[in-house]
Amino acid sequence: MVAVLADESVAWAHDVRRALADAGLSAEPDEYQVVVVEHALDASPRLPATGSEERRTIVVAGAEDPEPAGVWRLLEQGAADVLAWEGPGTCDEVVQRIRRWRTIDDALRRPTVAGEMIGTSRALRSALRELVALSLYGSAPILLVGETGTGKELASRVVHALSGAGSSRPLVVVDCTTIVPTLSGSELFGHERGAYTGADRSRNGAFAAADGGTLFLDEVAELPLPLQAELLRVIQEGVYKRVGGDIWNRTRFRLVSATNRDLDKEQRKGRFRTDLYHRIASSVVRLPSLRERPEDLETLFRHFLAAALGTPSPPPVSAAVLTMLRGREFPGNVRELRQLAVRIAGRHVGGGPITPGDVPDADRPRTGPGAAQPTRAVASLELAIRDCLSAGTGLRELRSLVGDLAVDVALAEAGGNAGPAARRLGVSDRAVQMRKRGARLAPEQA
Ligand SMILES: Nc1ncnc2c1ncn2[C@@H]1O[C@H](COP(=O)(O)OP(=O)(O)OP(=O)(O)O)[C@@H](O)[C@H]1O
Repeated sequence: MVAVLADESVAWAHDVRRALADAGLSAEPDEYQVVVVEHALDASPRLPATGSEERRTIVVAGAEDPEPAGVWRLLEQGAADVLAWEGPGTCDEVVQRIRRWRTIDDALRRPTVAGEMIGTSRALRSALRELVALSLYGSAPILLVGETGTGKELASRVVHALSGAGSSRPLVVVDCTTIVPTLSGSELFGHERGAYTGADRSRNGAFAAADGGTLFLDEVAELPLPLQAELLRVIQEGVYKRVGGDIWNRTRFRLVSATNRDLDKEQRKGRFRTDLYHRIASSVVRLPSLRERPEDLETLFRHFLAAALGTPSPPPVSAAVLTMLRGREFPGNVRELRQLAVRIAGRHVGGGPITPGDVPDADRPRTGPGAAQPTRAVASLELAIRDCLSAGTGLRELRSLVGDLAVDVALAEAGGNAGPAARRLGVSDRAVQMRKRGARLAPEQA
């Protein structure tokens, strides 16, 4: 399970080996390795190649004060930690770290994790490892960030399953976009009878329901500002009052929040409280987009196909369909891929392979001259526009920004010559020359 790599001359390397053997972590090079270095490192040490991206390495340097530049360099190369040899006590530290990694890796293989969050890419596994470590060790709030459809809600279930709470305790999901400000957060706090028109009986809210378990606040950036202050109190003091009530109630839950917005920007715009941000974001885990883990695409697609067809193993998928998937953008990430798989499964007939004919018309790639580019370009543009709109950029500003950018790009591609750039853009030479001099285009010119 653990290999110790050391030069024969390092006398104390056998202490490390013995400690690992005593702890039942035998010396087979496998998932983890310990690299023992006789000296205090130099400024640019090299981590030995492991042959496996997944293998984790601890370096033990033979001096109480390893060269700091060397330490950072090793971490940069993928070492999980660098320890200074301070005598036999260091062996315990190595053993403890490896035991913890084993616990985390065992948890990663549990059906509640591996069976739910499909994918073996490095990007996903590294996010999951972080998530599992936070779930198992500690109870602080976790903030999940990532684009829409990357599995944030799924990840909240992983946290719940692994946190002390377990399956016998409640997991309460609140979509903050559905909170009605006029009800003063009754969804969260509950209310007393008569608290507002229509409240004909008292009711518990999410804070009470999640007591002893996990509260997942989806789209937390959408929480109305007055409720953000209230939430802060609940997190800090564990007490809340029902809407229309006078009694303080106690609650304790693990808080997991999620957002696909940039909370730094939301704070700057005054739409999200900084004090609340610091409370909910003590640990942040970012779920990677599908673009960042293309190696998971096929596995996920097959998984969703099997689920949609109700078969334990999915049918083979033809090369043309796989190529189509790889060439396509998925701004909606895994959710969009799953929906596509469901549409394809719905058209599939018989038990043979999935063929291009199973792909609905609207999902087929366009093959005419230059047809693929505009679709991709428009998808990227749409993402950029979404960002601009959420940053408060209006249509007028957007039009001139896009116009200016187009002129800059056309000019660069025409080697700075206004004439050809203008012809390509379909505008007058003068408009391009003005832009060259730094003027912004009027929206109608753009
Ligand atoms: N790694 C994964 N393995 C299997 N299914 C996944 C994975 N990631 C996401 N999904 C599926 O994709 C869909 C969207 O996931 P989820 O709702 O968790 O995303 P989200 O990030 O919370 O999205 P949003 O920000 O829009 O709320 C769900 O059907 C979920 O089961």
